Amino acid sequence: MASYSANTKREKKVFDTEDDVAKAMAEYTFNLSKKFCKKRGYFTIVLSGGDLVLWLKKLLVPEYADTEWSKWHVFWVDERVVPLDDKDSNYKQTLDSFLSEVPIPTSNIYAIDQNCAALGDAKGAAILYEECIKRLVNQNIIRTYKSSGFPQFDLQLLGMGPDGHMASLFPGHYQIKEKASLVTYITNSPKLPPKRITFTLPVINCASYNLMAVCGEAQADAVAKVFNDDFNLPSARLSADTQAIWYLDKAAASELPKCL
Ligand SMILES: O=C1O[C@H](COP(=O)(O)O)[C@@H](O)[C@H](O)[C@H]1O
Repeated sequence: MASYSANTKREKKVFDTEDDVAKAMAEYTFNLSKKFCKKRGYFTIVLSGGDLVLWLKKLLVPEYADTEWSKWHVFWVDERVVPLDDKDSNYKQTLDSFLSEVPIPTSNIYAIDQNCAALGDAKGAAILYEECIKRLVNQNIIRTYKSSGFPQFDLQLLGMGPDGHMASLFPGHYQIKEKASLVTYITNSPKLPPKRITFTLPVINCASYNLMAVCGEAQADAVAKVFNDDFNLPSARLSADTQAIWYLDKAAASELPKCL
């Protein structure tokens, strides 16, 4: 595959509370769902694990009742390689809190391969997830970024850990440098569980819209480093084709210099 060059300016909005961030994230998602469903008949949305799983519940309010759920195709930017019914599975957590409440066809929800998950086979899970993405590109469900051949998702909802990791791209680990594959894996993640698969940085940055939602004081130092362009933090490398926007609550933004 050819290389990529998606690059937009990092934007941010600061909200008073975590609840406000979650509501704004839901509104952003709803508006993009409307736009892409109208334009292409599909909405390809990539989710993360972590706190975001609960914030998705804000999409379940009557205001968003006309969301065209049947047109959604749901992916994960990263996944823990544990059985799909394990409490640590991003898929299970999202299913329990949000996906089970909305009429998205089961066949449009792309969990990792269940055998690899059960066996803890991170490499196999990454290979099969990449094959799944390529198949959907061939079916024109996932678009491609310009002529690069890289998949281009409509929207990715991302989170950042206090160490500055996003997806399962951790500071000081080689996966952040992977440029050829779409999906890679890690077996010694500093955050448990240790086995995970993750989209690579080129795939993450080819998305049309990337929304990074971060709340809480624990992330304030990493947020300040990101906005100071400390590229040792994987999250500082986030961009997008159209918009890469950070939604922060006041606590997460508390160490940002006033001028930023
Ligand atoms: O382990 C993970 O952590 C990150 C960040 O989670 P958060 O709870 O600090 O928001 C998450 O984005 C990723 O998908 C998940 O696997």
